[in-house]
Amino acid sequence: MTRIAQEDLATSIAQALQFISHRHPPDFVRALRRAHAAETHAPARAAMGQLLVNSRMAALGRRPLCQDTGVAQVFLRIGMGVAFVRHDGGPLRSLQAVVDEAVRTAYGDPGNPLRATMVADPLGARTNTRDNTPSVVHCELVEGDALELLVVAKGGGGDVKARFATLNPSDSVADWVLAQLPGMGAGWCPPGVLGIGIGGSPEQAMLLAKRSLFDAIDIDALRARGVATPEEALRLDLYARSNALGIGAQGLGGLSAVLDVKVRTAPCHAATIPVALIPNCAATRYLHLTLDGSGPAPLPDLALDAWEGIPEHFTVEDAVRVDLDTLDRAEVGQWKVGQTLLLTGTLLTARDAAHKRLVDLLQRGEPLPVELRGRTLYYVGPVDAVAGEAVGPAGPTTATRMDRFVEPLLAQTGLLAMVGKAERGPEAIASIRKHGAAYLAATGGAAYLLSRAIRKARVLAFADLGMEAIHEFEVVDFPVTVAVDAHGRTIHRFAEART
Ligand SMILES: O=C(O)C[C@H](O)C(=O)O
Repeated sequence: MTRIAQEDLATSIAQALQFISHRHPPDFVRALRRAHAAETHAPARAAMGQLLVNSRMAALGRRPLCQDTGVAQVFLRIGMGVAFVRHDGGPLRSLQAVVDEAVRTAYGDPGNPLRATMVADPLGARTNTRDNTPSVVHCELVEGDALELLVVAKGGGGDVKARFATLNPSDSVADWVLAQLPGMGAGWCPPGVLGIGIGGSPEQAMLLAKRSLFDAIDIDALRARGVATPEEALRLDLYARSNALGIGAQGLGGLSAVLDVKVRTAPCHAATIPVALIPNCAATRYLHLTLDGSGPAPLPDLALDAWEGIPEHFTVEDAVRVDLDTLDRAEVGQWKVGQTLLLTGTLLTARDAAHKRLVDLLQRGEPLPVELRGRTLYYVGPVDAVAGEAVGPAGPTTATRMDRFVEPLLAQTGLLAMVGKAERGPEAIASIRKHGAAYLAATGGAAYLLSRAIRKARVLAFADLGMEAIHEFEVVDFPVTVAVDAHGRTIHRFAEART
């Protein structure tokens, strides 16, 4: 019998959440470096260059890789020989309560506060719980005397693109997966890993897909040793065919949207093949730990070998400098799709909840709390600042979710441009063309790097929305790519197919 104190479990989870907030798994960094070195398409190469510099900065600076510090998802495999105890002698708490306590500690750490993203009520008010609880806890009872822990911080952009289907036994799983990819667009922040769960019951297939994402990237080793199982054959087939679609890093085109394909299977009913697909984004964050009763699980060694040689700063050649404070429609009209801009001046921010409020005010004919005429709006929900920062990591959120608000904002406020990540849908592109506006893409997952370009920040409106409040940022040389120009030309190849 192994006695494991619930306090040690909570400490292990809190330490793991802090650690993964700023540490890519080394195998992910190595795979990204290989993809970057092989990439020939300039915009995708530049995006991966930013992701690598960001990864190094985050690891050294111990600040989050991505402003979306994720939903805490904790998988416990508890040996049947484990007995929970408490150091404080108090009554045992539920595992949900123990994990939530760990999340509260980790996300509220004053040295490296993480962003509270969870909303309490998925329908209605969607009130932010302010401490990122509740967590998502999965528990299995297994043979043995140890407790195996998998701690994950999963960003919204990947999980929101999850797909599920019940196929006929004669259908091709590979064809189904490939058919999903164009419609998933770039909101899942490629390059990343595809997790595929096949078999079991519907909910089991989703869990298989999710669990598959947290094994080290080994597609090159698999290719070198050759396939031995149908699962391995499917991995190699999907890896080659998904990258051949040309989605590329951040959906900008190119060779590498997918760094690995993981597959897990389970027996299923003779009448069907449940199949689930879940992508993991460029902010891949997870850690496997084991508790054996001797105290909190030790964290992995802190060596930075995988980051060695990655430059300290990201430099852009041939960028056009833009003064946001004097910007006008004529200047916006000259920008060309694919051009890199360095923005200096005032950016206003708004994402999902603030957009809803702004457009509700417009519909009621009421004044807005901020002047948007001549302004550029950044879709972002930043992490809180620590000493010495104007703002914490502040990368773009998925612009596609704001598509429905583009027409009213452009038509009724005089807004000039928007900054976000991923493709725009046809409706938004048509509005951008109609109003001679533009949509600029920042690199999703390069949040710490981008926040270094933000020199001042203050909340202007909707403070009750927490990270979703409207902020004013003073930026210097903030790097973006023109993704939709004033003529409605788009850089994203799958803008029409997205769902
Ligand atoms: O919530 C965010 O900041 C980003 C989100 O993860 C997204 O990918 O759209």
